Parts: sequence; structure tokens; C-alpha cells
Amino acid sequence: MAVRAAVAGASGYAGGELLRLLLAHPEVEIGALTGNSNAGQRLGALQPHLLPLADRVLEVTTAEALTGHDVVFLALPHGQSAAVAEQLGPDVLVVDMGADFRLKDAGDWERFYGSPHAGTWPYGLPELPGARAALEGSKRIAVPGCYPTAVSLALVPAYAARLVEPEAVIVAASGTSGAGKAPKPHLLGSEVMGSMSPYGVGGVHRHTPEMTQNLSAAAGEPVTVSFTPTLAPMPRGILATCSASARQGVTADAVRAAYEKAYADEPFVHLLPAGQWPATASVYGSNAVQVQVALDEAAGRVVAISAIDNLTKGTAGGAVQSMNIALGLDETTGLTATGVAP
Ligand SMILES: NC(=O)C1=CN([C@@H]2O[C@H](COP(=O)(O)OP(=O)(O)OC[C@H]3O[C@@H](n4cnc5c(N)ncnc54)[C@H](OP(=O)(O)O)[C@@H]3O)[C@@H](O)[C@H]2O)C=CC1
Ligand SMILES: CC(=O)N[C@@H](CCC(=O)OP(=O)(O)O)C(=O)O
Repeated sequence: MAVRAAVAGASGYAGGELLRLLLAHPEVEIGALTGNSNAGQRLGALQPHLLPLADRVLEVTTAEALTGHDVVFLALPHGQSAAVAEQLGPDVLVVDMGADFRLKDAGDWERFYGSPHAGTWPYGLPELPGARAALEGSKRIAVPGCYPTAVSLALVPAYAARLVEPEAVIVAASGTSGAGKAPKPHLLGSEVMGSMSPYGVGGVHRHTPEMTQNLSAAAGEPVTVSFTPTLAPMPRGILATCSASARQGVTADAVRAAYEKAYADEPFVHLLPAGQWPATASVYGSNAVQVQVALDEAAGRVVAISAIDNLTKGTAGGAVQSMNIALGLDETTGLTATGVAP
């Protein structure tokens, strides 16, 4: 029997990417689609690439519109998910693509998001140690942020194998779709085209505590994270360049071996052959993650680089992968690791 799925936030970028993936999912039937300012509009006017859904009309996002489904995806701005989720029954699988349920520490939430903490749900990054067991059979899933996905997959093997000291320096470039579809002056084509620029500098980006949470869990001790995001003139993609001090005596062979072991059986994480480096173009539109790692012996640092598509593995693909696990389906159902190039 088909899994009936509703999507709240169907007019946005994350909701649109999710619908693209759900249309190709053999077990899913797409139910209610909701929006906010675009309620009442045809989806074809908002997401013209989703041809089979063009004549569907967006409803207002209410618990009533979302009931009667097996799975409800919430692709809403931060702070909007909790009120909707609490009105959905405990038997419905609720997959939150926003940030509301990602953090364990209420103080971190309040500091970075400036509102009361809604709670913590099982975290939808299956490749993290222990994550799959928490997702199996779960009725609530918190999909990670796009930067924490890229950064965690780049660095967790180094922390889990105790190859590096508990500090990390991360500079990551994101495509503009990461900022959502709502118009913002700094995202005008004339501001973005032909330029790269930093933002959220100095430890203030709200993804910093999420990265700290994931890396500290892998390390078994608190990890300090210096994170600098940058905006790149491309619609999709994240390239995360991460480094951490190598522990005394760590060799390049030991680093390589740890990453090979961590990712040997992962369907979506590809540790590239030595000498080949991740590129956002190679993962465009796919749920794949490219990872490469090197030991900079002169600087004494392990350097790990990852590339993801922020809308696919960074949100909608990660959401579908985690839903598959929660429902007991094959984890890869409806997802591809094959990109689009050039
Ligand atoms: N873009 C990305 O790469 C990623 C996004 N996410 C997360 O996914 C969520 C959606 O992001 P994204 O799609 O980029 O954002 P968009 O701005 O593109 O879309 C936001 C969606 O939420 C709806 N919405 C806006 N305000 C409200 C409200 N007050 N109540 C209910 N619905 C509302 C909008 O409806 P309407 O258009 O009709 O007003 C739209 O459908 C966010 O939490 C974001 O952090 C997570 C990882 C990556
Ligand atoms: C380029 C850009 O602006 N990116 C967004 C990332 C948003 C995202 O994907 O994460 P959340 O789900 O936590 O919002 C940002 O830096 O805020």
C-alpha cells in the first residue's frame, strides 16, 4: 500500500526539491500540498519544473489540511514547525526540514535562534554513528541543516578515530538556494553574480552549535568549531573545507584508512580516490556526498573536504533517506547518487 505524504511549504525551495524526489519515489503517493502567502495558487505557477503536479492548488498550512496522511513533511521557516507538529497524531511520521528539533541543548537553541526550544527529535543524518538505530520506527525526524550535513560527513571519521584534536576550522561555500526563495537584497543577481562573499562570520552562524553537537558526539569530548560560511554565485551546492590539528604520530595512511573504513558501506558517501577532489558540479541534483581527506604534514592538520547539493542531501534527499529508514524501506528508495553534468 502506498505511503501517503503531505508537504507543508510546497512553494519553497526545500518543498519543491522534496516534491521532485517524491514524484520518483515508488512507494509514495503525494497528498496535500500547503503554502502560506501562495495558498490558493497552482503549483505549476510556482514550481514549473514539477510538471505532474502543475494543476494542484496549494492549501493554507493547517493541521486539518495535513491530517489523514502517513507522513507529513514540514519545509517551513524556523520556529513554525512545532505548533503544526504538536497537532499531528503520534502515529503520523513527521519529518521536519527546519531547525526546530535538531539541537539537544536548549541554551544553544535560545542563543542562536532567540526563541524557546521546542524539543529534540531523532536526527536525520543516517551516516552518523548510532543514527540509523534512532531513526528506525521513529515517528519524528529532525532533518539536519545543509552546512552541518556537509561538515559532519567531512570530519566525523577523523574525530571518531581520534585522529584529531578537539578543534576544527571550517570555511564552506553555499549556493544561493540555501537562503530560501523569499526575496532578499543580498541575493539579487547583481549582488551575487561574479562574486563570493562571507557572512555570519565570528561564530554567530546558527549552524555552529549543530556542527559542534555532531563533532563533539563523535569525539566523545567537547569540540570547538570556528565556522565561516560564504555565498557562491551558483544556485545549488555546498563545498565545505574543514581542518583540525592532527594528533601526535598520526600518519597519512592512518587517516586514509579511517575514512575508507567509515564510508566503505555507505550508499551515498563517496570517498574519492587519492588525488581527486570534491566538486559541487559532480553532486548536482543527487543525494551523493563526495569526500576527500589529506594530512598536511607541514601544518600538522588533517584537511577534509566535502561536496553536497544543499537541496538534495542537504535537505530533501536527507529527509527522504531518513523517512525510508523510519518506515523500514530500503534506505536508497527513490534516491539517486548520480548527478547531472556538465
Ligand atoms: N534551502 C535549503 O538549502 C535548505 C533549507 N532548509 C530548511 O527548510 C525550510 C524551508 O526552507 P526553504 O524552502 O529554503 O525556504 P523558502 O523561503 O524557499 O520556503 C519557505 C516555505 O515556507 C512557507 N512559509 C513561509 N512563512 C510561513 C509561515 N509563517 N507559516 C507557514 N508557512 C510559511 C512558504 O510559503 P509561501 O511561499 O506560500 O509564503 C514556503 O512554502 C527552512 O526551515 C530551511 O531552513 C534546510 C536545509 C537546506
Ligand atoms: C546561503 C544561505 O543563506 N544558506 C543558509 C542555510 C540555511 C539552511 O539550509 O539551513 P537551515 O535549515 O538551518 O535554515 C544560511 O546560511 O542561513
